[in-house]
Amino acid sequence: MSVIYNKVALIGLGLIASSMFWAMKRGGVAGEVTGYARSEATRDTARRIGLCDRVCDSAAEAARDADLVVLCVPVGAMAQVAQDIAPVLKPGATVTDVGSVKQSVIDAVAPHIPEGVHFVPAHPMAGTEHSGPESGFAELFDNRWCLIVPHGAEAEATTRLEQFWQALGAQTEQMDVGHHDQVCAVVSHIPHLIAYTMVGVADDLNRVSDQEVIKFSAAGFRDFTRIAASDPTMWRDVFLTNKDATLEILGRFTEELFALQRAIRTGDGDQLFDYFTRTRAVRRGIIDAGQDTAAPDFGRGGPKKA
Ligand SMILES: NC(=O)c1ccc[n+]([C@@H]2O[C@H](COP(=O)([O-])OP(=O)(O)OC[C@H]3O[C@@H](n4cnc5c(N)ncnc54)[C@H](O)[C@@H]3O)[C@@H](O)[C@H]2O)c1
Ligand SMILES: O=C(O)C(=O)C[C@]1(C(=O)O)C=C[C@@H](O)C=C1
Repeated sequence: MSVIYNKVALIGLGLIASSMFWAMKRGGVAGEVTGYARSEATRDTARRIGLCDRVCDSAAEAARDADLVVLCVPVGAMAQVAQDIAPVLKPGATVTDVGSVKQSVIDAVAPHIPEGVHFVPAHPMAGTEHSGPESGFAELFDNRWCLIVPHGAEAEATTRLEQFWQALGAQTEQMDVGHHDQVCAVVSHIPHLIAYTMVGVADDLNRVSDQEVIKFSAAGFRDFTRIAASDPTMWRDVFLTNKDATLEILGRFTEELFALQRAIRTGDGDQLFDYFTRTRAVRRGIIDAGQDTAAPDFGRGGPKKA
């Protein structure tokens, strides 16, 4: 595989940035990779495990001379890091991000991008419940989608970023920003909220802590607990910044829930059966279309790095 960007800077060194680094090394798609994390402890860890060719003590130092700068911080921190790197961005460089919400990132970052620098927002639809510099692995993006939201960026810069993500193992698709935020509310944000809520309810019932629920649960509830272990800062920011879309989908969800609640109360077995038959067909359709590309459960930290 050939080098797509000579110098790549990763700002924020958590799950996504570290997975990108190992995937870049696996594919030989970048020359030098620099990195910056806000906390000294994270920078020390990164140096110890060889995460990035050079770990810098400021975002600006990492971004200086970079051909591609990737903002890998929680959505609520995007504006600050964009402001920090803006003065050193070189003409012709591309700035991108991996944030889970796109409209608010565009609003936060675009005003800081200087003339002559491209800004191409992106969002890899891949992750785990783990976070931090030691949680990444090269295979995270394999056969997963990376959504690209060009938002007026030049076609050449957008195409190059798509090639970059494809070299990391992902499939890419361009999407309009509003559509992105709504789709992600449906397939990612509200499912996380439901998992957080279900685990919270179980905890309220005071059974999780004495292991009863865990002990007797099969895969269903365990999957909820995995998702509900995801990073609180990241998910707080997702809901604060994708407020309209998540509230809209949550409204539809509660309507359906009330309908099912009523069917249970009134003993309407046909309604329950028909509903479950319809949802089963959705899952079977995904499998039949060969679209069940979710990463296998690699366990803590993913598979061993190369
Ligand atoms: N985890 C997922 O499943 C997933 C998937 C796709 C996209 N994303 C998005 O990717 C981004 C990063 O997520 P992650 O899972 O890698 O998170 P993470 O918690 O593993 O890492 C975040 C990094 O950002 C740093 N950081 C936090 N605030 C900062 C600030 N103000 N200035 C500088 N650095 C700061 C943290 O120290 C850490 O190094 C988020 O925007 C998230 O929405 C996450
Ligand atoms: O697989 C997981 O653990 C994830 O939560 C990944 C997941 C998702 O909901 O699919 C989470 C947030 C993202 O922005 C993209 C992907």
